Order: sequence, then C-alpha cells, then structure tokens
Amino acid sequence: MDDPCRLYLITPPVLPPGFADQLAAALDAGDVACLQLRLKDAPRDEVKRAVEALMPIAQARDVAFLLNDDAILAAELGCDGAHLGQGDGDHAGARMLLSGRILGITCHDSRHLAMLAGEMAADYVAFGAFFPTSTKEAQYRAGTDLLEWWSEMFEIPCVAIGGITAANCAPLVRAGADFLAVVGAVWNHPEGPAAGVRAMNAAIVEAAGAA
Ligand SMILES: Cc1ncc(COP(=O)(O)OP(=O)(O)O)c(N)n1
Ligand SMILES: Cc1ncsc1CCOP(=O)(O)O
Ligand SMILES: [Mg+2]
Repeated sequence: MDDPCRLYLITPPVLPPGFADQLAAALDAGDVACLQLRLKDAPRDEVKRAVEALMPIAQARDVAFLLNDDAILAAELGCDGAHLGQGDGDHAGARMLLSGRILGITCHDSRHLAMLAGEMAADYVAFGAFFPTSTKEAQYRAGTDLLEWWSEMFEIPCVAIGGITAANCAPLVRAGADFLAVVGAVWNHPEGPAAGVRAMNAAIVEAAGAA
C-alpha cells in the first residue's frame, strides 16, 4: 500500500504576536508531516530568530522543519531541510549543502522541471497552484493529471500547493499527492488553526478512503 497523503503546513506570510503558541496548538491538533517557515519580506536576522523560536516546537513533535528560499541559512541553522523555487539559487549546490537533509523544489505545472528536480535528487517535487489563492500571486495552474502522471511514473514524493482547503482537496489526494501544502486552510480557518489542521486531516482520510 502507498504511504498515506499527509499535511504539509506553511507559516503565514507574517507571524502574528503569540504565533509560537498558535503553532504548538496547531501541531498538537493532528497529523502534520512538516512545517515550512516562509517569511518572504523578513530580513535574514528576523528569519534566523524565527527559526530559533519555532524549530524546537516543530522538532519536539516530530514535525520536520524546512526553511523556504535559503539553503545556506537552513544548513547553518540546522533545519531539517529547505524548499527552493526555480529562482532560489543553485539547486545542485543546495543538494550538496543539504546532504542528509530534505530538499524540496517548486516545479509549478511542469513535467520537465519535475524530472530535472528528480535528477537533482530532490526529496520532493512541488506542483501548483491547484486553486486560486490569495496567499501568493501564483503564475501557474496545475491540474490533477500532473499528480497522476508523476505518482505513476516516479517514486519521489509530490506535494500539491495553492488554494487547497478541506473542501477541495479530495481530487488531489485521489490523484496521488503525497503531501498537501497549505497556508490559508489552517491559519485562516474560522475556528482557528487547530480546527484547520483537524479539518484537513479529516478531509484527507475521507478522500483516501474513497479512492
Ligand atoms: C511546498 C511548496 N511548494 C511551492 C512553494 C513555492 O516556492 P517558490 O516558487 O519559490 O515561491 P515562494 O514560496 O518562495 O514565494 C513553496 N514555498 N512550498
Ligand atoms: C507558496 C505558494 N506557492 C504556490 S501557491 C502558494 C500559496 C499557498 O498558500 P494557500 O494554501 O493559502 O493557497
Ligand atoms: Mg521561493
């Protein structure tokens, strides 16, 4: 049997006051495979302080802690890995720097980019955006055919991202996504982040059961 699809949580773009407690509550609410720290507008010092504050919270719960955009800082600070986009530096160099750690690569809607990432020994490839999102101006739109093709052809796990919620995630799970990466579905959940994690977990289990 294939490994079950799991939740991949990404931090909000700006961390609100009291975020560490919110994060702990969210991670305690259910199954989260990894946490990506994604602070696009923060200076390096602020990112560093956020890693130091949040990484122990994730790691204490066996949640892998990944840093977005910066493989060098990820290695320097002892993160479990990094997520790099197509414009986020030298993927081959990052692979060497993050030897023994996790390297994930954005592949948008592209089979070609995904195969290059696979040749680079990425630990996962990320496809998206699958749905409209207000978290990022997404220039690409991926479809479930890409997840089906990738999961049939390759062993490397694939992550789906972009506008994913408990209400719309079932086709992605059934198409073979190994992880669903979300921001808004958890942090903007009307009943709070813990409820967001529970809702995503329940939707994934239900979709997998119906597959
Ligand atoms: C899991 C995951 N997938 C895709 C992205 C997007 O990365 P990138 O294209 O570099 O865009 P930014 O996130 O840096 O704005 C991601 N962060 N995580
Ligand atoms: C970082 C990123 N890359 C493609 S879409 C996206 C944003 C995902 O956030 P949300 O889950 O709120 O749509
Ligand atoms: Mg990036």
